[in-house]
Amino acid sequence: MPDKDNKCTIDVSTEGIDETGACSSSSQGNLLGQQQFKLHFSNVFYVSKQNKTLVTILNDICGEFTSGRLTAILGPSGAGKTSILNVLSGFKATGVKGKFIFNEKERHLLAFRKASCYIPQDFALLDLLTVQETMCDSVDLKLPSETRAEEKLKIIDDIIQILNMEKCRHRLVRNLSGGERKRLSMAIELVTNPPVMFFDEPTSGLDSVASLQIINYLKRLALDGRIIVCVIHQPSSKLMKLFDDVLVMSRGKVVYAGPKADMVPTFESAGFAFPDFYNPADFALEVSSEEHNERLQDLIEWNKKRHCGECTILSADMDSCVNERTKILNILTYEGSKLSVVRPKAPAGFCRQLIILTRRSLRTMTRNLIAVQLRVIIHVIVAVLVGAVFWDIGNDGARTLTNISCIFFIIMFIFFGNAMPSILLCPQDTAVFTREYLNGWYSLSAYYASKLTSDLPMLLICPTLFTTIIYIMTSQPDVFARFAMCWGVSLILAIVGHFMGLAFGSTFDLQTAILLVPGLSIPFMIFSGFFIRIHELSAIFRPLCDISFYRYTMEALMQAIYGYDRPDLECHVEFCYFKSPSKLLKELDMLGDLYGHDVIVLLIWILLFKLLFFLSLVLRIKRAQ
Ligand SMILES: Nc1ncnc2c1ncn2[C@@H]1O[C@H](COP(=O)(O)OP(=O)(O)OP(=O)(O)O)[C@@H](O)[C@H]1O
Repeated sequence: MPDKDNKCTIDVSTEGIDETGACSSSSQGNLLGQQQFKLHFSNVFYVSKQNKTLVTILNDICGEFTSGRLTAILGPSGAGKTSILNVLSGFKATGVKGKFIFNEKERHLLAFRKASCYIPQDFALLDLLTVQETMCDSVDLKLPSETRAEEKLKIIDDIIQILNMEKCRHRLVRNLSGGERKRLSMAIELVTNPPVMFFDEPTSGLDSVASLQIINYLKRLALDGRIIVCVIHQPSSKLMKLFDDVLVMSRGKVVYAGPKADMVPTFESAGFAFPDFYNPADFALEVSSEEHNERLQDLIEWNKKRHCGECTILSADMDSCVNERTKILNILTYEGSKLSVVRPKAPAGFCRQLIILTRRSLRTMTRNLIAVQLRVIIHVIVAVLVGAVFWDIGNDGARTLTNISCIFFIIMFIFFGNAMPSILLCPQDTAVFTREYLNGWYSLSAYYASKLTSDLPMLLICPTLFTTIIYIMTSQPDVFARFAMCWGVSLILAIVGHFMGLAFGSTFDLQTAILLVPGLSIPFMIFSGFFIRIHELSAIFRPLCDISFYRYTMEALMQAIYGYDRPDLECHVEFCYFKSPSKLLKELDMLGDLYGHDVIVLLIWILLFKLLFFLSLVLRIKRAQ
């Protein structure tokens, strides 16, 4: 055990400066050239608010990662492994305090995010793209726009070859095995060849052979000169052999951070007995699971002195080595280096991002049964059914009220037919957005604009088919202007439904959103003017009537069909009470040329839901950070 009172008396000879790679001239480096990287962190705290109380998740942690080495983060469940990865990678910045030094300079959060990548356990991917398409989009979004097509293809080929994914190159992501998905997530991030990579449990859910394969890939990435840090749960002895360094966590504190070879001797020197033929990872887990153990506390304190002290692991007699290393690192800092073949992320401009994202959305949409085929088919089938049920009633003065029921049904169907699919498609979409946005692939405005443009075709096709079929089959007025007015309103209503679905779907989880959208919108149907006339409502409910978008849609459709001096309807029975359209409108409190006003109110609703959708994306990013 080192001397507790002296920050700088750690015996580095046992660690070996060569073994850590700190002073060696990067014999392992090739992909990243001769460049050396080091991430040092000290006195890092991470607190989060839970039920109005602050919870300390990471408590004064210190450590260091160097390039060319594969580091495992070990510890019992809830020790803070994922949290440390989130904090070190810069994905969590709120509630974080501490010192982060990257290549001897204060870590600049945005620059560091560009130079690094974080691959979470549940790496969100778009299921309906192939491996090749996913890679192409990643290359298009992440590399500078002037990169030539052949160059991009070469990068993709190289990565696919390195990760042994040739045989599944043209397979849809949803058909990939767990191991292939993990490799694809690595492949996507390797596009920019980042010098620092963080992985959260890359082997979870994989069998021992696939796990070994993945860790072998990580080892290869480390040997290319990268810092590779990965959280791993109970690695086998065989897996453990591949790691160079370990960081052991216990209840938000670091018990040990350093070369793997020194972990067991360090624990032994603190008084923990290492059983014969035991897996060092299991030993680390047992040591870090100890509760209120003084020896464990000693280890934590020792690690702090080792890494949080000014001279960290380097002793005074290594001064010349330190100076030499500092010189090298100062010359080769990530941002300034021209020597490195690291391909820094250079997101495309707004227009290019918009084109790539729209193309990707349209591609996934056309392959999505719910989004396209089923939605169109259902709209057509229901339209034909409604047309058959309400056949030829449009000009029948004796069946005016039945025609109004038909109009109300159209409103309900168009609204829910567009709101519900938008909610259902939200979870995967927004998970991918959050990951890609936080990795700096594109701007929020580009994603937002792409959502507006890529969904337009469906918002155009479905209401158009639905309205046209019903309009013709039910013999509504044979006047093009009236048809155009009905079509316009149904289009606007579809967009209202779509944005309400997106706003709620991206703010809440799927179940809550599915309950909230009908739960909040159905009550407003009462105020549409269909069930109860507006003048019959008590004054308390009038404001609700004023904000009900169903009311404005109903009113606009009634105006389109019965307003604007439509002549009397045909009457084939003795007496038709609502033979006169103006009498009908008067009865329903919908008299006057209200169409333009109704459309304006509906457009305001669209703007409101669009704004809510935008805010929900901002909120999502804030929450993720
Ligand atoms: N945002 C948060 N608010 C409150 N507590 C949190 C938050 N995030 C994590 N924690 C708590 O901090 C502790 C560490 O969580 P973390 O997910 O980092 O653990 P872990 O070591 O990765 O666990 P596992 O191995 O089970 O995934 C846990 O007790 C967790 O409940």
